[in-house]
Amino acid sequence: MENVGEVEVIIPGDEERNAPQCPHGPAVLFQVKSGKRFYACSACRDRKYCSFFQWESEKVSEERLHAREEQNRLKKPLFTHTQYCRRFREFVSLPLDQRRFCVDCQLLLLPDEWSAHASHRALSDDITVARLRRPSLLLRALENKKSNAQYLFADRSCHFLLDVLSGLGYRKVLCVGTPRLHELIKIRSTEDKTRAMKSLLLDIDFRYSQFYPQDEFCHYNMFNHHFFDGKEAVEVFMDFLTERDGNKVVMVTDPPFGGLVKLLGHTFSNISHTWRRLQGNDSGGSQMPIIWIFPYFFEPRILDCFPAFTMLDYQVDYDNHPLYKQGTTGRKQSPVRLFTNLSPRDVVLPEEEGYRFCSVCKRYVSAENRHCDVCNACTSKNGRPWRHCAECGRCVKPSWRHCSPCGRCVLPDHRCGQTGCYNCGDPGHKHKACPLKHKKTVQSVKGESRHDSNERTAKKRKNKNAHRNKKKKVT
Ligand SMILES: C[S@@+](CC[C@H](N)C(=O)[O-])C[C@H]1O[C@@H](n2cnc3c(N)ncnc32)[C@H](O)[C@@H]1O
Ligand SMILES: [Zn+2]
Ligand SMILES: [Zn+2]
Ligand SMILES: [Zn+2]
Ligand SMILES: [Zn+2]
Ligand SMILES: [Zn+2]
Ligand SMILES: [Zn+2]
Repeated sequence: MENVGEVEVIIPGDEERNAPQCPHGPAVLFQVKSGKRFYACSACRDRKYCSFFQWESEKVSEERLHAREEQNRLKKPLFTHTQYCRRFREFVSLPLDQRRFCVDCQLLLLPDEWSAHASHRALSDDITVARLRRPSLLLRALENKKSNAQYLFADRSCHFLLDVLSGLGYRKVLCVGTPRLHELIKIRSTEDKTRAMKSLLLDIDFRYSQFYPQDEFCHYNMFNHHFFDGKEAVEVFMDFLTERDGNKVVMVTDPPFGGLVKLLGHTFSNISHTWRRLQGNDSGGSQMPIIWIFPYFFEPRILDCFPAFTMLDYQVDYDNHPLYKQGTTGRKQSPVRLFTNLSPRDVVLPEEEGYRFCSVCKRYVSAENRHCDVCNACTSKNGRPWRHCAECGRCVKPSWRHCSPCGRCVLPDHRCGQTGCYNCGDPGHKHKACPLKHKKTVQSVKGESRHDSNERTAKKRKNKNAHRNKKKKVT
């Protein structure tokens, strides 16, 4: 398992859904280069957080199955969602001076539980109803980098998203991994009842069950489309997706950036299919409106899953991200963008932040994203002005220079001629001789850094585009 190198995800057909279960629901089938297959956790890429592993062909003893079931049981939340709701009602009926939140256990405490948490850090001042409406401020943001870093939207980005969606007439938002957006929708809807929107949050962070009733939150895993509370939760989800009285639904998702795109794509198409089925004849074969928030260098992978999506230039800001937050020294540019099947011209980006409309591309673009007449597009991906390279036949980052020996634009200080194959990274051959060249891209699971492999895939696609452009010019 440790030295598996590149590994491919196998998406099961509906008929073969008998994967073993880890605490995060059905495990995912992966395939090693040699063809051998194994099951591993869908949600945690780090074995430290979920060590589930089983070869596909492995016979698991009764004893191990029991131990596994016991493990799964132990990992369950302390209370059921129904119990959490009852506790919440009791909590808000308490006078202010009896409201306590255990910081260590991340739990709203009832008075008869105080003694059991006596040695824990507690928060006891002013847990008002207003504060309870903002659980994302009360809860500690999860920090597990590989699978569950909880980067919360800055107000600027959150309000922007909501203004766009409400302006486009959406009345229901399916929030997949966007607790702060969910929270803001609810707050806004109590403040302005005329433009009220509904929201359903699907998130793996069950701490939110303490604050929201069953029709507003489902404990959910977006990597295997698993509802932890079974049939009841699925019904809530289906009911939410059903549009009645012209109340249109849109989905907004901001998955952890380390997640496997292929699995996410599979889940989101699944949700979209369910939506279409539920609208019956009314959907007219249309797609469920989706906004998928993810870094720009994942564009090729997202377009592989959803070719009709467009990446918009809007830079999403986070409150608690060390790199992407707007700071006093000026904002480091966030690499996070919106990928969507909404019509790009309808998503008006704020002029006061410098975005402008490109009438050729028919979308709003960053201030410095110039329209390239040769590519016939606003080509910058990172918000900085890109430069057209005639030899490559495409626009490139401004810091890159064309290198003749390498036959492409590269960073000036690259190890010329020694970089090997930029398709697979092997120093022993050039990309033209790459044995993996025609193989479908795999997103590695272990071994190399995710970012490196993303960059490489992005390069591959850019190269493909360059070829296409060259061909165009010839004909
Ligand atoms: C990058 S954060 C996005 C938060 C969002 N920016 C906000 O402010 O509302 C990722 C979110 O996805 C959730 N998440 C992580 N892994 C998940 C999984 N496997 N299934 C469902 N949700 C998950 C996290 O709990 C977190 O809320
Ligand atoms: Zn797991
Ligand atoms: Zn405690
Ligand atoms: Zn343009
Ligand atoms: Zn160009
Ligand atoms: Zn070049
Ligand atoms: Zn070179």
